[in-house]
Amino acid sequence: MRILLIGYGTMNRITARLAEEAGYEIAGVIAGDNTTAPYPAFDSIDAAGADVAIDFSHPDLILPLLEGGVKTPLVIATTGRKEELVAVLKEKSASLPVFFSANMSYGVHVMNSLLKKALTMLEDFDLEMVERHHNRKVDAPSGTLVKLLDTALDHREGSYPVYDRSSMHEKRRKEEIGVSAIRGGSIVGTHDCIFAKDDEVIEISHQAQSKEIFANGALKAAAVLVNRPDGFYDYNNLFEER
Ligand SMILES: NC(=O)C1=CN([C@@H]2O[C@H](COP(=O)(O)OP(=O)(O)OC[C@H]3O[C@@H](n4cnc5c(N)ncnc54)[C@H](OP(=O)(O)O)[C@@H]3O)[C@@H](O)[C@H]2O)C=CC1
Ligand SMILES: O=C(O)C1=N[C@H](C(=O)O)C[C@H](O)C1
Repeated sequence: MRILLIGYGTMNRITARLAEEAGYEIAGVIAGDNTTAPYPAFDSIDAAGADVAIDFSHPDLILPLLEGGVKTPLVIATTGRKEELVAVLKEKSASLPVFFSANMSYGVHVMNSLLKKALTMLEDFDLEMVERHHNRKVDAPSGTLVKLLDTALDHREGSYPVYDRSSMHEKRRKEEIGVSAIRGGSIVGTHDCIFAKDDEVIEISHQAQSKEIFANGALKAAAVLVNRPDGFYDYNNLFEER
């Protein structure tokens, strides 16, 4: 499998290393002008002639690249501006296979399934969501938390997110879903869904303990995606036979 890397920051450096260890070839990169990537540089996705492109970058890099026609299958991991990005990806998926996940760890997909179940069983519990990441992360809340929040909002009619209580002078309302983002040091990524009512608390938590899980998840998704028909994929349907 020949892979084009979109973005060559922390994540795609790890993807490149793991890809080469697995016997894949890096066809090239699309990154900033000053990139030090030891691979050929391209400025359009199809120019690399790769079997698949893996994107860990920034909306300002990936969105313009998607403006033209694209034929190369895409694995997209970039977070931030989710609605805009997913709308473009869905449009592109009419003529190529596209996999998008705000968290490439399969464990987070399982967490989201557990959250759906908990939401049906814990209707009278208050729900708060907390994510923690390293101090180099540019988007907040994380793409994963946005995904978990969307799940909760779908299940709790009339609920709404509260991102900042600093100007509030009243007690918490039942419909609130509190969202908190913590940034510090080298925390890889932790997501907690906290269900609380009088005298008891249930938490669903996921802790990423290395960045390799995301890169490996993207590589596994890419290896499956290249044999899939055109369409929009996530962890709900990537492994299903059609
Ligand atoms: N779905 C998942 O499982 C995961 C997703 N991510 C997401 O992947 C993305 C990248 O993460 P990470 O590698 O840690 O980030 P880095 O900041 O280390 O790398 C980002 C890359 O995008 C480029 N870039 C950033 N801003 C711009 C811009 N405005 N215009 C053009 N290029 C830009 C950077 O270029 P330069 O270095 O020249 O600035 C770099 O190549 C983030 O959105 C992150 O949230 C991360 C981990 C897991
Ligand atoms: O930027 C990161 O590091 C991560 N970003 C993704 C997100 O925004 O959810 C996934 C993971 O948590 C790491």
